[in-house]
Amino acid sequence: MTASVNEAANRAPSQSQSEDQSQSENQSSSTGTWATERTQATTALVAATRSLMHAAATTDLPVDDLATARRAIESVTAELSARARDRVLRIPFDLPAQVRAAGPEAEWNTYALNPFGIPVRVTFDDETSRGSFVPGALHEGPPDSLHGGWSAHLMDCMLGGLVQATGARAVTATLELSYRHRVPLDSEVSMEATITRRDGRKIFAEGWIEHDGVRCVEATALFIRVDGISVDGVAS
Ligand SMILES: CCCCC/C=C\C/C=C\C/C=C\C/C=C\CCCC(=O)SCCNC(=O)CCNC(=O)[C@H](O)C(C)(C)COP(=O)(O)OP(=O)(O)OC[C@H]1O[C@@H](n2cnc3c(N)ncnc32)[C@H](O)[C@@H]1OP(=O)(O)O
Repeated sequence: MTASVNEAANRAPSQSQSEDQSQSENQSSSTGTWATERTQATTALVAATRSLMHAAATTDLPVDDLATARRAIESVTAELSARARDRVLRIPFDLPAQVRAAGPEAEWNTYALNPFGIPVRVTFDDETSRGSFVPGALHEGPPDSLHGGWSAHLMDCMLGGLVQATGARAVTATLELSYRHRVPLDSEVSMEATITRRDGRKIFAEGWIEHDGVRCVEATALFIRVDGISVDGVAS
């Protein structure tokens, strides 16, 4: 796979890019072709839903307009629920590894298929992962600051995604965070993760969230390999 093929197929739109969904290329993996018409369309729907979540939580329209909007949303929800799966669409287990193999320019766009997770564009370089995103109003904890739970989510994804990208089937056993400075909203933060040590089934990793050159959050984690353990719906 080339970086360009991967980038095209794995491109998840940000909130402002939700209309840009002309991609129809398929992405092959050892677990099958995953970037089907359905995953492409779901990616666009999920991006639009994220924008809706932001708009719903921040709108300052008159109260009567809110009831009208709510009815419209309820109508779409009923339409979508008419035929539903139990789970969100899953990415192939080896997608991060494919992106890593495609080189440091290739991007893994996390949470393209699940509006609840924070979407991050992740790149891999050997045993390091890098990513960035702009926390917004939906991620607020302390006033004008990122909620610490979202920081943990981001660090688990950066560190865990890196471990997964190296080909290891592993789960997080411990994740420890130091919140050194608040992470401001509406401004890009960068993240990095690196594998520091391996010891049998154990993989140790560390990472951080940085804003404007200041390391705001530091994380260390232990992952335990679970190779060979069969999990329904997950390639072993
Ligand atoms: C299940 C497979 C899933 C794989 C992932 C698949 C697909 C993912 C696809 C897409 C995902 C998209 C994005 C991915 C991004 C991020 C990834 C997020 C990762 C997570 O978000 S994942 C969820 C949270 N995570 C859990 O849900 C784990 C629950 N838990 C367990 O499943 C067990 O607890 C386990 C397996 C951890 C251990 O159980 P076990 O029985 O296999 O291990 P055992 O007892 O033999 O220990 C062996 C050695 O590890 C040491 N050890 C064990 N646990 C320790 C601990 N907590 N602290 C310190 N040391 C520990 C022992 O002390 C011993 O050390 P020693 O050998 O030196 O004595």
